[in-house]
Amino acid sequence: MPNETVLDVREVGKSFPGVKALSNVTLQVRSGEVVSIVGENGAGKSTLLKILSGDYQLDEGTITLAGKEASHANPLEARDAGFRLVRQEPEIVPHVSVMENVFIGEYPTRPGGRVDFAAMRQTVTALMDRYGFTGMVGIETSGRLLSPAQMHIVEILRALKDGVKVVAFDEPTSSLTNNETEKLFALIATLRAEGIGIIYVSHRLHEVMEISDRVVVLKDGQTTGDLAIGETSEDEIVRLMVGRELSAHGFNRTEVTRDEVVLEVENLSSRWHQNISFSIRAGEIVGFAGLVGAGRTELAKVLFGEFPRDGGTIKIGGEVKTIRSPADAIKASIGFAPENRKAEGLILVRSVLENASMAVFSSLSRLGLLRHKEMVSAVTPYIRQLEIKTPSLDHDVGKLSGGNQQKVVLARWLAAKPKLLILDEPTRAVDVGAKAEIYRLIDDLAKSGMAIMMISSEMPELLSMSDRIIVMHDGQISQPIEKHDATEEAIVNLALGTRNVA
Ligand SMILES: Nc1ncnc2c1ncn2[C@@H]1O[C@H](COP(=O)(O)OP(=O)(O)OP(=O)(O)O)[C@@H](O)[C@H]1O
Repeated sequence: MPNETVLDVREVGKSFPGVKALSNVTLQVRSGEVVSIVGENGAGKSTLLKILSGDYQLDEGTITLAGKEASHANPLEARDAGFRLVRQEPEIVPHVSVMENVFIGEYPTRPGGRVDFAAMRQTVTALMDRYGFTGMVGIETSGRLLSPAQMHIVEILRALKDGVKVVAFDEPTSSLTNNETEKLFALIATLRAEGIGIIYVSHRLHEVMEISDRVVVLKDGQTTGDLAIGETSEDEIVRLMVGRELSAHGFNRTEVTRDEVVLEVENLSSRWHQNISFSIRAGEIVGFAGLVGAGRTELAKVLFGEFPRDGGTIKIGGEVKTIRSPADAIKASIGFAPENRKAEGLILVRSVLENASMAVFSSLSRLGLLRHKEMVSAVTPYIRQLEIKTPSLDHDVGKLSGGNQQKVVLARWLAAKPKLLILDEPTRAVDVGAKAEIYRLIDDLAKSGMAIMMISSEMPELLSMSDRIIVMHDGQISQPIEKHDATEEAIVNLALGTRNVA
């Protein structure tokens, strides 16, 4: 049972130039309590976490941690006081081992100053044992060999290493499989039992309902709800987040039948794939299911010319295309919205307008020659429809919230209207309101004749949006499953390899 308040946030305010990111935010976390923070893209969740972690300074209000004033001046102070943030994209040093990564910047030393590797090994082994990570990652494994889930484990071990009082998880499950998510929930249960206060930030409301004691809703930088989980519902949370009724589940696509094949892949092979053949017709959405690491993102990147192809052909509209680079792919009328949009899709120091127009006008160097007006009219409808929160079109993309950055990359490809659009996790990190809007936009694009390849790890999204589903396992693909034959069970079995893929 939760007991004393371990974190007390009172009337916190924070402004950036032209943006009031937080205003009057108040919330408490008791020891042994899981408090989720939810809110639309740009609501202020990350800003709050960054104030708690000492990355940002607050402008107004107070924070008390374990009874002590804690408006942390820097990340080290926050750490010493017992606040830990498990980041979504952990920084991992590639050329050192897991145990060194856990201790990075604070290696234990022996008298005389030499690094005490034995102490490090002992601590990390004990932590893995205590929190159920034994066997999931080798402590001597080099940082560069870690999967996203293993990087996440390193980040968690860093947080739990010593003296933790409150730990905050920022969208922890977005790159985890179902099985890994269950393990994370078991870990959170252990931390709860140890009396640690837990903050959980997620757009996945079913997870929030499953693991929280309380949920705090932020809207436009203000707290609009603080509810005990047993006394609320997903619908109520959504209403407080977006300020209107919204059906959070499912999307009914309009059926379209077309014959014209847009994409034809024949016997494609690469470092990650063997002999892959499939096609996508105009107006069709083909969902790609599979576990993290099955080779789906790599397939998208091979098709888009980012990763090399060893053999096979790619045809668009019946013509064989030579695709050796993204520029070739764009010329062949292929668009690609990557999963990791922040790192791969955007030029952070350029404006929202430039980033969103980039594919319409095919090269950034030509943008200077274009009239501002043309760019604005090409992208504005999508910026509106996706409800991208930005003070202006000329605002640097790097200053938007994570979810809004993701939407800018989507807007770019929606505006460019390629013949084939490849979407990798199109609704990752996007809030529930925008999610429904993105489904509607994808449906509209398909209706207009675009062929869509949609990689997704969200089963409801795959099942409701796809006309056919292809499951990848270990670099190979299954026969496409028609919409009316697709079941969650069949997909999971193929993805796990418990049924034969080929
Ligand atoms: N470094 C910054 N400079 C300027 N404005 C910023 C900065 N960081 C955040 N903001 C602004 O503060 C507001 C809140 O952003 P924040 O990143 O906290 O939202 P969020 O709730 O985490 O959103 P998401 O779900 O999209 O991650 C947004 O309007 C954003 O544009």
